[in-house]
Amino acid sequence: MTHSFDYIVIGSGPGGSVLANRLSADPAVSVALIEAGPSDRKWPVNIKTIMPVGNIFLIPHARYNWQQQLTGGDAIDGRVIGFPRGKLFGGCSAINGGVYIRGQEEDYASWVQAGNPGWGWDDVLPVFKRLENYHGPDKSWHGKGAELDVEKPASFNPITTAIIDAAVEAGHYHNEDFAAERKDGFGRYDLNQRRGTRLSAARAFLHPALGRSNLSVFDETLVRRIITDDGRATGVEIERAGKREIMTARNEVLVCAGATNSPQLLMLSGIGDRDALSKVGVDPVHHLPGVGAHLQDHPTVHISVENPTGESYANSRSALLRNALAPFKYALKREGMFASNVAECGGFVCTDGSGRPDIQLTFLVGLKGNARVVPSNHGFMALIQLLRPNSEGRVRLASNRAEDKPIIEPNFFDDPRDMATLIAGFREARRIFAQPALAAMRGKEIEPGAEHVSDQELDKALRKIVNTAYHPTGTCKMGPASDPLAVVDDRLRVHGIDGLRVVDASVMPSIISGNTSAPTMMIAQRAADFILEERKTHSSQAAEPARVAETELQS
Ligand SMILES: Cc1cc2nc3c(=O)[nH]c(=O)nc-3n(C[C@H](O)[C@H](O)[C@H](O)COP(=O)(O)OP(=O)(O)OC[C@H]3O[C@@H](n4cnc5c(N)ncnc54)[C@H](O)[C@@H]3O)c2cc1C
Repeated sequence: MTHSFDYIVIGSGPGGSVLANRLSADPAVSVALIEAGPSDRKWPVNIKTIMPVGNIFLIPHARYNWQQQLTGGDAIDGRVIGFPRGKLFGGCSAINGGVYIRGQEEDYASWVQAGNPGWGWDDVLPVFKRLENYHGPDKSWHGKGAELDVEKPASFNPITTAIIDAAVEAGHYHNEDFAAERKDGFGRYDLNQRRGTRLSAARAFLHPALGRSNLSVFDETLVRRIITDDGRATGVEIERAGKREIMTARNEVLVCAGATNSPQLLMLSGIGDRDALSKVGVDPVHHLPGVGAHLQDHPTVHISVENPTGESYANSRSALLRNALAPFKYALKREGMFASNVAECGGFVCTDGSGRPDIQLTFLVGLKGNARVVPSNHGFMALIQLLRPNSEGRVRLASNRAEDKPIIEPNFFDDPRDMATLIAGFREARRIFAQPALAAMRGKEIEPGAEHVSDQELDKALRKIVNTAYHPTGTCKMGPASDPLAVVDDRLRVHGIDGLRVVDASVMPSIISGNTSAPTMMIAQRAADFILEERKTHSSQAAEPARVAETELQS
């Protein structure tokens, strides 16, 4: 086995898959991609990752899920919240909802304002398009022909149609394309799918590159730490089948381990807050207090109602025949329950009068409970997601051992403005559910319960059910060296360490107003552009003195 590569990419999620594809497109560049989890091409993972609904069969298993936890403290009644993180080819994109959202222009403007030139909307829009194969009408803001298919599923649950009608009855705009200029309103989500099959980042970007001889992929291989020498990342220590080995990087180590594992890995390697590292027995290599700080997610509460007419997805007696036919419907036509991501529609609302949406409502055509079992009762729900929280959390090391899970404190509701916005969003969801279009399908409110009406009652009730939207970001945030919490610069290079970049959701300077997978792929495409550009500059600079020497010899 070769142990030396030009680039070592850690993690095969949206960040790592795009990066590995783009870097290895040049046959002269050797790339190693290291993934702690298994390949998604092996039975039975290949089947589970094909179906949009397949994540419910993967999330319960520690083999495919890091099974991390959020520990919330008093603000959320001391609860421990399960925090699934994909551990297989595709990372979280192999277990996620597949919803394709890019965020708002203002999100990227705020990245620039935070000291990151080159990340404004006009810079990132062409990059989103370069990754996309949009299955809809030609539009100047969509791309066609690239690897990432973006399409609407072939069929929808009737509740989805009724919810959109109800939102329109409540006065909202019917929006069928959230990538268009108008971001508010409600409609069916575009998904990362290809003719009804789930398109994780691995299926879109990694699989097509697997045959390249300059790309070496190591699955079921844990990176334990990044090795640095005199301020430069030189390689990684890996563990594979119980054996520890060293792999060296001639050019760069690229950390794409996700917003909880990337800071964990940097800290295990001595890069982080000096005092905090010393406390857990890690020798500090480089003091960078922002590592693990500035954690942002979209705190999410919900409203669920009964569905007495039984259209929702459930394992009930009345749905017996429909459920029995579901596998055949999926196999033959890519339709029905197995073709559903359950989160079929949603939208964005503004609660503060500014016109800029600050809440996302995602509707589920089933009751979300334990991921291991399909619910037996009929019902549907709205997830109310706060798009730009003011509270910030943190990822910390529990110990100096790579196998120990990091401590993740989301700090939800640390800032009281967050609860106020969520309550406003919650009331809007309740108002939509009360519209005539849903009258026949809607039963009693299950959670939090119709008796919770006042601000005070809702505040108390929502703390008991607040959850994650699974969108952690910001823990290795991008920013200038003058920002004490910045971890990477605007080309994603770790401040103070050469040959090391972070390329995943953790670099977002502030969380974007929507789902985070597509923006992470955009970030990785940009990182690949930076790396290849710098490579070109370096090789032409290296060639320059040689030419001078040749000229001198001839004369
Ligand atoms: C249940 C769920 C639903 C979601 N729904 C949506 C949605 O509908 N739409 C959307 O846009 N986003 C959604 N997201 C969020 C989205 O999937 C993530 O934002 C995105 O996957 C982040 O990509 P990443 O590359 O930063 O990290 P990840 O996807 O987390 O990938 C990191 C990879 O690195 C590997 N890794 C970590 N540590 C190591 C190590 N030490 N050694 C080797 N390998 C390592 C991991 O196993 C993993 O494969 C969802 C997420 C979850 C969990």
